Amino acid sequence: MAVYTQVSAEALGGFLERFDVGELISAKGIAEGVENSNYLVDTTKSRFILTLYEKRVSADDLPFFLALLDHLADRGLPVPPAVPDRDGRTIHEIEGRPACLIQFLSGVSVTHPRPPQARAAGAAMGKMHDALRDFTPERRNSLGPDDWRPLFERCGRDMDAIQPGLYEHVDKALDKLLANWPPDLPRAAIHADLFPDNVLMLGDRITGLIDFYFACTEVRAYDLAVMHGAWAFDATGAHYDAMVGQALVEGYAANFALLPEERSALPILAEGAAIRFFLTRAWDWLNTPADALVTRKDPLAYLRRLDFYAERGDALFA
Ligand SMILES: Nc1ncnc2c1ncn2[C@@H]1O[C@H](COP(=O)(O)OP(=O)(O)O)[C@@H](O)[C@H]1O
Ligand SMILES: N[C@@H](CCOP(=O)(O)O)C(=O)O
Repeated sequence: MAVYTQVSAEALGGFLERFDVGELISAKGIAEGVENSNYLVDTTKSRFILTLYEKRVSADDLPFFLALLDHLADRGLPVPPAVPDRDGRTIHEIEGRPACLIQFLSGVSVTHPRPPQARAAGAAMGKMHDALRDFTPERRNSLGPDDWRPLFERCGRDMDAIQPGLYEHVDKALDKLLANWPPDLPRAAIHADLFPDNVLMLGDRITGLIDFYFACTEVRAYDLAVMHGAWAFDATGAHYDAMVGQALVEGYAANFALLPEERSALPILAEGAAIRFFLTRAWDWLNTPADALVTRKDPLAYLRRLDFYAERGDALFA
């Protein structure tokens, strides 16, 4: 469960008075997610998500994320913009944390995506990339290739407590990856974390793309590589579903031109995406307090993806 900060009824009531959203009916902490505190808030007028920004989200980056959401919403993408208060302000503070009131979107996230759902999700990313062609604000990827080795070193030899020999294994993989990282693919604003839990669906239809709080300016095809790793494997990372992987890339390419050089770089980009999520999960595994109300995610599930892409990546995206 991810509720890092408890919001009192008094603080929430006072907060909502700034908005024209009706009277508070109820507020419940949301179990899903690991980065921020989220509450489902019902008022006499509507339903909202209250997000308090916690671990890796800097308040300084919120204007970028909210501008991105507005840009996509203006172009008809199913994303949830922040709700402005009576003075037009969207960024607030509650219980000492930066916070936004976000539009609620219907739908559920799938746990075991089927190929038609993966196709729809890939298509949604293609449409999103198309809509972001003229989005000009920039944000450095704080979890990009330049940050992987420093984060790895911060985890240090403690990594071997997760699995013996892990430090050496990842050290070698990082060396290989950074030496082969493609230098000059097209860059753009990307989501950077479009996992199944960040896509809301009803049946095979996409109803929401959420959680843009890792969005950044990065190699555009890296976004598709992140998505491939997140969608086309089971939760353990041990089983790859080729039909899902293929449907995802086809859905994307049907909506946004995937350049030949981007397609041929997908194996190494997918290795990079696997190491990025391995590293944040490993860090969280080693540093989450025992009493935190959050379910830690297994880093080894991303080590298995990393090894899979290193062995078989070249055959996957042809
Ligand atoms: N705009 C929204 N509409 C509906 N549900 C949402 C919305 N934003 C978040 N949620 C729900 O809250 C959960 C956690 O949100 P998320 O942004 O993924 O949190 P975190 O940033 O902590 O990972 C999601 O899995 C979803 O169930
Ligand atoms: N998707 C990441 C963790 C980030 O959590 P999210 O709930 O914000 O997507 C992972 O699985 O490691």
